[in-house]
Amino acid sequence: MEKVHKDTLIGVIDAGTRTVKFCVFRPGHTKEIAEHTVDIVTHTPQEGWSEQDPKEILSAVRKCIENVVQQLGLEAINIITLGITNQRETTILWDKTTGEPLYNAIVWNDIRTDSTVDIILAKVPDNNTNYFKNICGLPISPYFSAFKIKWLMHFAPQVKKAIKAETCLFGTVDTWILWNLTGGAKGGKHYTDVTNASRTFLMNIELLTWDPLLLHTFKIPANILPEIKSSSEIYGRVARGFPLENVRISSILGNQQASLVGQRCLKEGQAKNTYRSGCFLLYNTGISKVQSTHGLVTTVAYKFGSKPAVYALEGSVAVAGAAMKWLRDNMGFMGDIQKETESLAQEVFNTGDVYFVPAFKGLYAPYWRKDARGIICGLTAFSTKQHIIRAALEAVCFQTRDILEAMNKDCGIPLTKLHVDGKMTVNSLLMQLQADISGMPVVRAQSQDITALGTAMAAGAAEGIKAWEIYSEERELVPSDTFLPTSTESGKLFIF
Ligand SMILES: Nc1ncnc2c1ncn2[C@@H]1O[C@H](COP(=O)(O)OP(=O)(O)O)[C@@H](O)[C@H]1O
Ligand SMILES: O=P(O)(O)OC[C@H](O)CO
Repeated sequence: MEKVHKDTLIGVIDAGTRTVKFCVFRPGHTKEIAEHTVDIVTHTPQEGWSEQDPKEILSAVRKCIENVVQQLGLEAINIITLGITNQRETTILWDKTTGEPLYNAIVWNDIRTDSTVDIILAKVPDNNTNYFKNICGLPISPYFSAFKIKWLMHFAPQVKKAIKAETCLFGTVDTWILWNLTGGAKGGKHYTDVTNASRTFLMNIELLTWDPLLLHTFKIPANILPEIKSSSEIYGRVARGFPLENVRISSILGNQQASLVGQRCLKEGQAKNTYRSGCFLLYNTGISKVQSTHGLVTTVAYKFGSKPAVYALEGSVAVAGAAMKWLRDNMGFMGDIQKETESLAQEVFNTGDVYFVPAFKGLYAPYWRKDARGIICGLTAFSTKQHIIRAALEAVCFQTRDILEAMNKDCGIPLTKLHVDGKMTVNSLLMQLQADISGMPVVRAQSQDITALGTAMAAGAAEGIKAWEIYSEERELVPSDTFLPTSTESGKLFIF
């Protein structure tokens, strides 16, 4: 029996790479009833660097909540619980006595830690990128938080000082928000959840605890690390001074895991792909961990309270929608990505054999080449910006296909359809190209906010709200439309 009132509402803080958003769901419904979004500035002080101001993230959270509370008026009182979902791996260090960040947040796709990666690689036999994979599920790559912490410990004197004084705390964006929302320097909860912890390179993927060997390898002191909790439990309450004071916080999920939950891919063998700045394909492997031998990452998909952790294989692509942004901002090929990308790409029948590899910051899965860089090839005197835009869309699909092939090899049971979500999926041409290039039906979620929905479901579960049947293995219907593979003019139909 549900122990909650029928008017109960659940709020979700979605702190993504580009935006922070707060939205509110009615249990059992897939569409949010109110939302507000604020853009976050990303600074690039040097080529390849990518930083954000942790305080700007916090003030965006505050602004978004205030705005939504205002929109809801008296109804806001029905928000009984909050969930947090976030860009993963992004690293923040702060001083626990002052609450001040010790450096800007180093964003997940920052590649300044190249040399840190080389230092770690030099310590392992044969410079084996996969040396620690059995422990943490991840290959050695600048992507993951431990390399960013190590860089900060080496290059930021204020970090060194705070570590020596034992006042330094580390957190991914979820932890930074939770600590501040629950009181900050005055008793804030220093927790993270298993999904975020599984992206740091410091968590033992089997035991779900910080791993002593990894901590030793990076020389990271354990006292800066948050306590690892499940993804769905009551962590604390919003402290005085924040809107929604006293409301409980009951779920934390990395944003890619949150969309797996929101898509109801809760059964072994189900997978989803989220297309945003990057592109992240997660395949639910149930309570067993599959160690990829084909370049994928083993990650925690979710852990609801005391139930066993569920694992996923993940294929991460660093640049998907970000390539459109590059074509707009650096090439001037369009003014408005949402309005123009699809129509410009539709103006040509194919790419005219132009290929675009947008490896601006190296390549993630399945190649893990930090030294790779972007290339556009096949240009002729007839090539136009339309061909290049179309090639950029195809590049997203080819990268996804590489990951699907790796997943099929690792799991042995080929996927028969791909559930997709994320802002880029409004582009129907992209969806059709994906179906053609991967040779399987692409099922597009109609809700814009699957990530927030998954987080609301996990928060609801912690509160005993069963409206979404999160524990059911049956995949309830997420409203969707389907793109079937067709033989395209350029003959690009691939079947595994
Ligand atoms: N219609 C479209 N066609 C292709 N790409 C799009 C379209 N609309 C948005 N995008 C791309 O999708 C991405 C949207 O990212 P967003 O959801 O804001 O998340 P993130 O936090 O990952 O940046 C942007 O990189 C943008 O370039
Ligand atoms: O906010 P997004 O969509 O760019 O998500 C980023 C991922 O969590 C990085 O691993």
